[in-house]
Amino acid sequence: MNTIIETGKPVLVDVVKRYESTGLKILKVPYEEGMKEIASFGLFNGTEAFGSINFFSDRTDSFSPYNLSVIGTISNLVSIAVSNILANERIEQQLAEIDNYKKQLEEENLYLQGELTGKFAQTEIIGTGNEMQKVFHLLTQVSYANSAVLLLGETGTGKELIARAIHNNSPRKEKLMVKVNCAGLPANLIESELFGHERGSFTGAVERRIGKFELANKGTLFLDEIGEMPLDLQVKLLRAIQEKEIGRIGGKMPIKVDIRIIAATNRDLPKEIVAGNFRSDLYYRLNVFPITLPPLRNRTGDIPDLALHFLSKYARNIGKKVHSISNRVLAEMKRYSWPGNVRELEHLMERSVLLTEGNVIREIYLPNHEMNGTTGFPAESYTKTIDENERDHIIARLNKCDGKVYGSFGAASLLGVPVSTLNSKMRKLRIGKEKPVFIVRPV
Ligand SMILES: Nc1ncnc2c1ncn2[C@@H]1O[C@H](COP(=O)(O)OP(=O)(O)OP(=O)(O)O)[C@@H](O)[C@H]1O
Repeated sequence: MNTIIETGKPVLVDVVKRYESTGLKILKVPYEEGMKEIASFGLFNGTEAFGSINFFSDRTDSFSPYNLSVIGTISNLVSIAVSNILANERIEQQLAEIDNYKKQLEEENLYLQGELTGKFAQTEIIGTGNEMQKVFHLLTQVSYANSAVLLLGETGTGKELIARAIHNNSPRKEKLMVKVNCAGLPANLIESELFGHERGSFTGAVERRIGKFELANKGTLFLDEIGEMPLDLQVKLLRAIQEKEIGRIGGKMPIKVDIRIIAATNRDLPKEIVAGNFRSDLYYRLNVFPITLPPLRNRTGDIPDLALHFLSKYARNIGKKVHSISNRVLAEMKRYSWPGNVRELEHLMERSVLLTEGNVIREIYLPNHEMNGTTGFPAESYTKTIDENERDHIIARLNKCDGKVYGSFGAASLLGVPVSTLNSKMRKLRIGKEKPVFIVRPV
């Protein structure tokens, strides 16, 4: 074969002479079968040899120059045919790869569009107080590493925002951070969401689908609400993280993935482990670098900055000239317990901007806002005063009438009192009448 490759010419072998003198294994069978000569032709794709074709004869001198030239022509035709088949196979393989990349790009594109139009186009993190400064310190320490991060904290404290900041400050920032909401999907769909599926692998799998693990390859996978993940899937997740490979549902080959995991939860995972709802091995795998986000009521110093940040964001969005918040409102906000944390504050500011006329937010309605650390009333045992009840009742009626006090569809007629009485009560109870008033409920 080497001679054929080097010279590009056919080789004629005297089987008997060669086998008896060298004992070459390759000649054993032809020798025993009584073959006398072999004419060996190379198969070439251009100048690259990819095999040989051998013609056997049980007579000597059967490969005359004429026979050799005919066989040479046949070998050339075989070369061309086989080269074409190989080239077609290569093209098909490349097309399949291109198709794969195309699908992946389409998925990435869809994902990015969703992200851009979604809430996380905004990435500024507000927090000058000690509590948040500690979080920022941890964030800088861990971002550059490849370690798993576990974000802990109540709902709305900014876990997803911090996850994005870690990703954006990591060497993986040019790739995607892909989010999986472990609580937002039925158990039977999370597996396909995470690992993808092949076409026809289950009823409804009409197309092959790339899972979030593959989509996040070389980037970050953000597993939100990890505490809600079903136990059987926790096993598969742990295996995928440890072995750095996944299998699509219905797929035959494992797929290598290189991802960084950031998980988040508002649950107490050690408690969930004791209750048998969370696997301890997965917990230890994820809890490499825990960061706990403080609730807003423990960092009231950040409230003015956060409130102004959201105020200017929503004022800009809807083109209103609201630019500040009265001191009384700010003090009220600092006393409130914020069960929905920063998200609740954000929603409150969005509504306030919508409802405020003028440049300053002077009125804000917080649910049971007197119930705060300073009064010491726990939520369940707090009883409203007569004034508070009256205030809430009037506000509810005003809301129903779109803020209108007098006239046949006004709040006064609905409440069965003269307009002057309602006006004086509103003054006494500090209810603004120029707008539809509103009551914000915790999210
Ligand atoms: N420090 C902050 N600065 C600016 N915006 C913040 C901050 N913390 C939270 N937010 C905003 O509050 C909202 C809720 O934050 P995020 O979704 O990150 O909270 P979460 O802890 O992940 O909530 P959940 O546990 O309910 O998923 C988002 O719109 C986010 O941009």
